[in-house]
Amino acid sequence: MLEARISFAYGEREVLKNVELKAERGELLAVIGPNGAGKSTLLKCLVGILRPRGTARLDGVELTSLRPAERAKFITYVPQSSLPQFAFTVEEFVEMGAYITRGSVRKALERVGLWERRRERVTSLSGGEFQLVLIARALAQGSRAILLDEPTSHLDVNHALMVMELLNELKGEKIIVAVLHDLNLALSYADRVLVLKDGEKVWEGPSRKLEPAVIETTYGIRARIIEVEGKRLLVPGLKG
Ligand SMILES: Nc1ncnc2c1ncn2[C@@H]1O[C@H](COP(=O)(O)OP(=O)(O)OP(=O)(O)O)[C@@H](O)[C@H]1O
Repeated sequence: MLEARISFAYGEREVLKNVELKAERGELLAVIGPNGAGKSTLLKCLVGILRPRGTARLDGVELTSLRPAERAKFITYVPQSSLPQFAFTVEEFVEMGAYITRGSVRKALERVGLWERRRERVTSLSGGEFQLVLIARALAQGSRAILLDEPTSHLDVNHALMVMELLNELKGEKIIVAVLHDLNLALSYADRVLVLKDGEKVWEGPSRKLEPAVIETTYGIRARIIEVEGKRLLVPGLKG
């Protein structure tokens, strides 16, 4: 289990205020909230890119006290996808993660369906394919938890669903936390949702219990949730 209660300030500016997070294996936790709510900062604190105040424990081990190399065995971060800068091959790129063995690279690339394309340059991949390579690199590391920052933001609906299905499979083995902007993906795939606004947790619970009122106050919109074929879907509308 990943359990955290953290605060963080950029200089004088407090951007996470005693935010509590719990994520268990077998559950996909989505972190949602408006731009600037602190979602990326929260992931960066958990993974040790930023140094928060408070505690963050994974299976009882205090992450904030581990050195970065040690922490990488526990938790991996998949950043918001930006296009690759250097023309490594797919295989080389995945190998660049920490604690990687050749066997784990192959397994991870097979899992995302890119092993056959391992000799291609990452610079020649589409945004969606590169996102899958980033996920493969995290998988190859073999850590207990993977935190993903907007893993579907550049993807078409087909690739977005592929990534969400992959996360859905992985959640049985690893703790998976994903920042999602697409609220319908969060409603369909997340087991639990953590809603952040202005650096504070405003709601947390099972996604099936997320009410439109929470979305309305968090995002300042009108929201309805309808059910289609057993799935809850958000229908947003502007106020006024
Ligand atoms: N390096 C930085 N220095 C100073 N302030 C920062 C820095 N990075 C982020 N912030 C501020 O911290 C707040 C939270 O930013 P963060 O990126 O965590 O939000 P977010 O919820 O991930 O937003 P988005 O949905 O737009 O990606 C914002 O107000 C942002 O301006």
